[in-house]
Amino acid sequence: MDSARSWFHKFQPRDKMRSTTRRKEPGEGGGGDSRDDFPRDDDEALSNTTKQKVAAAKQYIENHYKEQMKNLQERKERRNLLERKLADADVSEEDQNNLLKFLEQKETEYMRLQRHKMGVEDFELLTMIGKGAFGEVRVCREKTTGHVFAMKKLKKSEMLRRGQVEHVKAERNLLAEVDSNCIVKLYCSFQDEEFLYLIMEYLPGGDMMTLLMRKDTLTEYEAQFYVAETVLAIESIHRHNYIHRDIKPDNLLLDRHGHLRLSDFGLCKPLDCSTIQEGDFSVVNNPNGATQNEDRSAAPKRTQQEQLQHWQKNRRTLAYSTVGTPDYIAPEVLLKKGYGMECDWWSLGAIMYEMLVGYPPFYSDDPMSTCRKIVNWKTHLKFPEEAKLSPEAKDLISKLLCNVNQRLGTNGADEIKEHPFFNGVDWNNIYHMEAAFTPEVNDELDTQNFEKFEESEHHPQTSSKTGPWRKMLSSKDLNFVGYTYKNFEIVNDYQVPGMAELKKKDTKPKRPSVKSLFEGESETSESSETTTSDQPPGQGSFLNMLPPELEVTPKQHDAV
Ligand SMILES: Nc1ncnc2c1ncn2[C@@H]1O[C@H](COP(=O)(O)OP(=O)(O)OP(=O)(O)O)[C@@H](O)[C@H]1O
Repeated sequence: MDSARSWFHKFQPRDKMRSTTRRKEPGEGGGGDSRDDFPRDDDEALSNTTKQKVAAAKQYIENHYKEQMKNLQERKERRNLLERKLADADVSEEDQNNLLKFLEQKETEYMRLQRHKMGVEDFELLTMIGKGAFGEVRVCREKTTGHVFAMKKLKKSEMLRRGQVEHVKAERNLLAEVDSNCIVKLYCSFQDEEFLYLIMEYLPGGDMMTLLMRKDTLTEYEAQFYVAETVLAIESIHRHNYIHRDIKPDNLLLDRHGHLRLSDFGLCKPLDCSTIQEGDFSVVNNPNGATQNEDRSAAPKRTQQEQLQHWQKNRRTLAYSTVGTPDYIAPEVLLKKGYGMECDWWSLGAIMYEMLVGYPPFYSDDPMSTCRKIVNWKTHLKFPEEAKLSPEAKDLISKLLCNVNQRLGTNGADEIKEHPFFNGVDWNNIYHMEAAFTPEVNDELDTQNFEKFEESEHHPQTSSKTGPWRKMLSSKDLNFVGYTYKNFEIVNDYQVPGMAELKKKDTKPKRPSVKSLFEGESETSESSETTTSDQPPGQGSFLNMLPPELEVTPKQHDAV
């Protein structure tokens, strides 16, 4: 707290500090600085950089205290929750005390971690598994604990250059706020002079883009499973009032059991349509028909197989290009007409089409033609005969790829869930069931489900220990104040002092009763898929603090 204050003081511009000093009353002794006697217009005296620094300092301090309050509140809630559960449980007093003690130890460790300034030096950087317009994603290992994570690294200057600062903040906020099995879990975020870092759970099953490239098309059963899990993921971000805008197969990741999680929030790269001329979209005002512009986007007639091969040849290039692919973006987003959550349901329709047909519905050789086809979707949405889609699949896709006001999902995700395409889906348990496809994963560092990336020349690791406490903030940093974050669940069970003893201890758990504590009424599946020992620490919320003997299946929040 004191250091925060002194830091703020350091950044108070001299003139500003003077203006906050109490003015002497007439006759008050002590002589003093004659300049104090002259009213000054502080705003005039302050340069823009100084104002920016003051604003950043203010935000930093506000965040700091807000964070402290939030931490205290959450700590209280965690304690209350456990006490309530234990009170209702059939657990011996000794077990109860052990669990409460364990929670306190974990809390202490979390507080210690909060003070520790995390940096890239804390991780051993391993295989690169993703490359985006702004940086890269790598598998990494935390040096002290040996735990494996995925590290996403984003170049600050690039974010600034492309006006992505707000998006990157939104991504960090969403990941920190939304606790759901359908969303990739964020453990912490930090920054150094050059980069922003997100430390996430590593999902070794690969992404949907890679799966689709390897399998060409999915069966309707497989598509039903992935589309259903995507519905739950979209629903959970919408519940938190976020819109993704850029859902595409590259952002649908698979865990080691094949369950799907949504990632990459905020770094949306809607294609810049400013280069498309006004008339290109004239069909919007002319719902009946084709315009002369459409001739330009007309691709040579290809069979489904030819189109698929063409798409696959171009897919990766499109994915790694600086603008990305517009194939899944809703027309209202492209047209910058104002859009709402419905745009994510459009993307779902485009992804579902690709799963079943092999390429996205508006694919064209060049992205601008794709944009034109999307905004003129009425004339371009076609289902190739060869793809043999069921009437239910066609109907659902048509109800997602349509005008906003007719689009399924506009009145909430339930209207999508009720569609006959999903007949037989157990929405409450889908994340606990066997996935449609189980990826091959041999060990925690296995990256076989990802593409191989060429390593560019070695860049020395930048020091992250140059945060606001040590160094004057550059204007680059000012834009990213408040980016740093640590999730309670990053605390590793095995770091907790005394945990080993606790584990060795024969607590003679009455397992079903303890399980029922956390699972509600039903005492289901002993062999939980989601609590295997090779998971990152904390997976499945604070329940992970339980010693293995008492391990329980994490409650599925959003899908229930
Ligand atoms: N937590 C993770 N676990 C496993 N793989 C991941 C993870 N996060 C990202 N990836 C891999 O890295 C790729 C790129 O990640 P992401 O889309 O988040 O990066 P990006 O720089 O924002 O890319 P884009 O250009 O799509 O915006 C993903 O498609 C996926 O293959």
